[in-house]
Amino acid sequence: MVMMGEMWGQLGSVIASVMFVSAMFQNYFPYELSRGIEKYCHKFLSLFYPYIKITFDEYPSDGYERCKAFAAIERYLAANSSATAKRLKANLVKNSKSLVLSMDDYEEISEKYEGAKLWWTSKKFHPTSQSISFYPREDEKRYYTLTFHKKHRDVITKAYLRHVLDEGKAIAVRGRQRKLFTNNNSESWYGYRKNMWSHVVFDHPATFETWALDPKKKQDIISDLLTFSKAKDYYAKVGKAWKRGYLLYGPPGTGKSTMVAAMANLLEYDVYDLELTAVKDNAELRKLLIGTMSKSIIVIEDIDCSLDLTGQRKSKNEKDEKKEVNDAEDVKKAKEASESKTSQVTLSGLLNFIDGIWSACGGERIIVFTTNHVEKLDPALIRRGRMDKHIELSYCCFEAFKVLARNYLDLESHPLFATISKLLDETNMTPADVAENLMPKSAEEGSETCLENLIKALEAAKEEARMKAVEEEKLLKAEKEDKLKA
Ligand SMILES: Nc1ncnc2c1ncn2[C@@H]1O[C@H](COP(=O)(O)OP(=O)(O)OP(=O)(O)O)[C@@H](O)[C@H]1O
Ligand SMILES: [Mg+2]
Repeated sequence: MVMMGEMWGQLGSVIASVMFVSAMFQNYFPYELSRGIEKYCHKFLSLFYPYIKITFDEYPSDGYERCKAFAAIERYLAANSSATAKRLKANLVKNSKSLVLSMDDYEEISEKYEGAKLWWTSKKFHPTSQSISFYPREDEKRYYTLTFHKKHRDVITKAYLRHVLDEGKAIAVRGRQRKLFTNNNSESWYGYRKNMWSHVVFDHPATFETWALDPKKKQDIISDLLTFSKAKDYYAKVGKAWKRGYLLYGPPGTGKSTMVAAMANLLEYDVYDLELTAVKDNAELRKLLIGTMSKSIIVIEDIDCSLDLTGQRKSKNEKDEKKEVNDAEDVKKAKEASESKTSQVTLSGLLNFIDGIWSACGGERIIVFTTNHVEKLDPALIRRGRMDKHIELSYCCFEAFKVLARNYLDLESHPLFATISKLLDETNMTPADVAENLMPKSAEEGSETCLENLIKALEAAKEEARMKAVEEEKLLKAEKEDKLKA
């Protein structure tokens, strides 16, 4: 029995070698001849040969998209072949920091899985078409073949292939470069859907460790995010699309955008920064949503300034109030919004985007709105279920300051901390301003000077607030006197 097995094994490898050589020589012999040899070998083999062969093409005959199974096998073999294959290809990936070795073309490796021996071979062929292409490798078709004894059919086709595909997918997730996308104007949406979004490598250094916030609040946010990312089965059980909405609100410079970056880094998600004013209408908005991938955060910044989403629901007085934007930051944002193209995205379009029937496509997605004025948003837009978690980011507290002091000055404690704690209780300063004051302005500035700078800035802010309050009181008093006189 063993002898028979060996004989078949030897015959198998002889014939496999003939096929391998024919594949090698197809670059030199006419294509018809080499394919002919292979065809007759196959016929001959099928009479006696107890081995099964499965082919995985890089591109399926009926599609343009690269086959996902091929890509997963490629990654699996790259990770598992470098110890056994004799000829390897080297590739630089991930910002050219790491070298990845993978099986070279026409190389063969063998592997054992639950007692079953199997062989992987990587091959390629060039179709005879003489067409001229601008893409140098476009006509090259690569494929992998998997060979194993027919007695292992079940274990290979059921368990082993599942294992290879899962492992290939996991390697992709571990090694992928995350991306930051922004939506293109619809005039450039020609051809394939890839033109809807442009991307750069997402490389933001913000993390929850460096993000300054009250530790209890921070821990609550982290566990909410981690619970969400592991809750696929739970969402399926309760019949909800696997997505979660976050509303981040608070004054400018309190860390809303920084928090989005920290969220993406924690969950290893991509970020889609959706510029609503560049979206023409609701249909475009839906297409953009379908064009996003899972494991991503879709963020709409300054939602109150993006569009007049509240128009139909608000009374005229409220609209007039809305126009009275006296905060310098608001004036800038409102101006930017009005300068951009007029968009016909409506509130109902946006509501559908968040939790309409299409929102379930893809799964594992977080939608984040940021705003400086939560009170201006339509309640329908931010009700629970749409924006599940409302997080207020406010002025810097002492706990948040300690995180910043650790980040910027490597300080855990200092005698000046007590003064700073008192001043932070008495006045409002954003984490952005605190961080700016803590940054050394020259190489000579030590941590004590930076803390003193912060104290000066806090005292100045306190004095400014006091003066403002006095002014307001004066105005009120004058108004009252005017009324009395009238
Ligand atoms: N909580 C924080 N922890 C650490 N750094 C912060 C924090 N808040 C702000 N910063 C720093 O201040 C800068 C501005 O913060 P960020 O852009 O996140 O504010 P924002 O709330 O999004 O402001 P806006 O409302 O104007 O968009 C960032 O570069 C960041 O380094
Ligand atoms: Mg921001």
